[in-house]
Amino acid sequence: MSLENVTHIDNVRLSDGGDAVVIIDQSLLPNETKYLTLSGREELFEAIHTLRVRGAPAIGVFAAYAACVLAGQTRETSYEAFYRRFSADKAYLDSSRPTAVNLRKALDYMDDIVRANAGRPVPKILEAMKSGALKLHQENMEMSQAISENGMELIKDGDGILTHCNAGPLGTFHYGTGLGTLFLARERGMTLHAYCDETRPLLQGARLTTYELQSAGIDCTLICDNMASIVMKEGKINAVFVGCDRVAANGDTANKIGTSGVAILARHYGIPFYVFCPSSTIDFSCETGDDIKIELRDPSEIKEKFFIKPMALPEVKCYNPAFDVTDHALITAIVTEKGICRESYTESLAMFKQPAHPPR
Ligand SMILES: CSC[C@@H](O)[C@@H](O)C(=O)COP(=O)(O)O
Repeated sequence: MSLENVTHIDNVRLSDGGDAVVIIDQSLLPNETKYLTLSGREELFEAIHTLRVRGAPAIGVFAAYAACVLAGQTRETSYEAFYRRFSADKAYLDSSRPTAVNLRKALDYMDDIVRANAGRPVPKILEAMKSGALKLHQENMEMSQAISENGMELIKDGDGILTHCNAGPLGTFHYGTGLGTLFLARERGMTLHAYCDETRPLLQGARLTTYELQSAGIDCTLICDNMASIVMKEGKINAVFVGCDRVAANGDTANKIGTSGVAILARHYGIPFYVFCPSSTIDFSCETGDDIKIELRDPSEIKEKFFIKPMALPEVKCYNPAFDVTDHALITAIVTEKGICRESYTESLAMFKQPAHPPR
C-alpha cells in the first residue's frame, strides 16, 4: 500500500444503495483485509462493540450511517411511530460503547435531523438523514486534514514520535488525528521516526498503527508498552502524539488504557505530550475526567487473546478498563481543527462551547 492509499482508505461508508454500512473489519488486520457489509440491527451493534469498527471519529460516522440503514428498514408511515423506532435504535447503538463521545454526539446529530423534519413523509426524512450522515463524514475528513496541518508546527525533521493505540486513517478519516501529522510530514518530504506502543490488551498499536505507518513508508518501530520509559530515557523521543475519545471541559482527556502512564513518563523526561482531536470530542457536560465513563471490557481479552492459550488460569480475576484519563496538567497541548489549545484548558477549550455547526 502507498501513502496515498493509506490516507484514502475506505474504512467506513454507506453502501451504494444506502441499505448497509460497509467497513474494513479492523479486528482482523493486519493479517486479513476483509470488508463487511452490515445491515442487521445486532450486527451493526456488534461491529462497534467488538471493535470491528473502532476509533472515536470512525464509530461516530459509522453510527450515523447505521441509524440511516435501520431507519430505512422501518415500515412505519406516521412520524410518531417512525420517531419511536428511531429513538429505540439510537439508544441501542449508543449503548454499544460508553467512552468515545463521538458516538453519542453523532446519534444526537441524527436525532436533531429527524426532529427538524417532523411531520414530513418518511422518505423525505430518510433523505435528510442520509445527506446529514454524508455531511458528517465529509466534515470529519476535513477536520482530520486541519488537525494534521495544525500539528506541523510541533515537529521538525528527524524527530522521534511515540504513539499509543491507533489514531490513524483506520480509526478516523483521511490523515487521522494523532497520526495525521506524521502522514502529512511524510507527504511533504520530512523524515520522522515513530515508536509505537503495542497497546495491550487488543494491540491496536501493533496491529493497526505500524500497519498504517509502514504501508505509507514512514519509519516505525514497534515496542511493548512497558518499553516506553527506556526509549524516552535513551533520547529517542521528541514528542508523544495520541488521539482521544473524550475531553472534559478542564482538559482531562480519556484515551486508550495506558495513555495516562505514557503522559506521566513524558513529564518525568521533559518530553511534550500532545493530544489530537476534532472539537467534537470535547464534552462540556463533563466538568472533569471524573465524569467520563470508562468502559470495562470482557476479561477474555486479557486472558485469551494472545499467543499462549490460556494466558492465565481461568479462575484468575481480571480488571479490564479500556480507557484511562490523563490529567490536564500532564498535557502540553490539545490540537484541534481550529487551532492548538493550551492551559488553562477551561479557557482555551471554551471557544468550542458555541459550535457554528449543529452538535455532532
Ligand atoms: C482514533 S482516535 C482516538 C481514540 O479513539 C483512540 O486513540 C483509541 O483510544 C481507540 O480505542 P479503541 O478501543 O481502539 O476504539
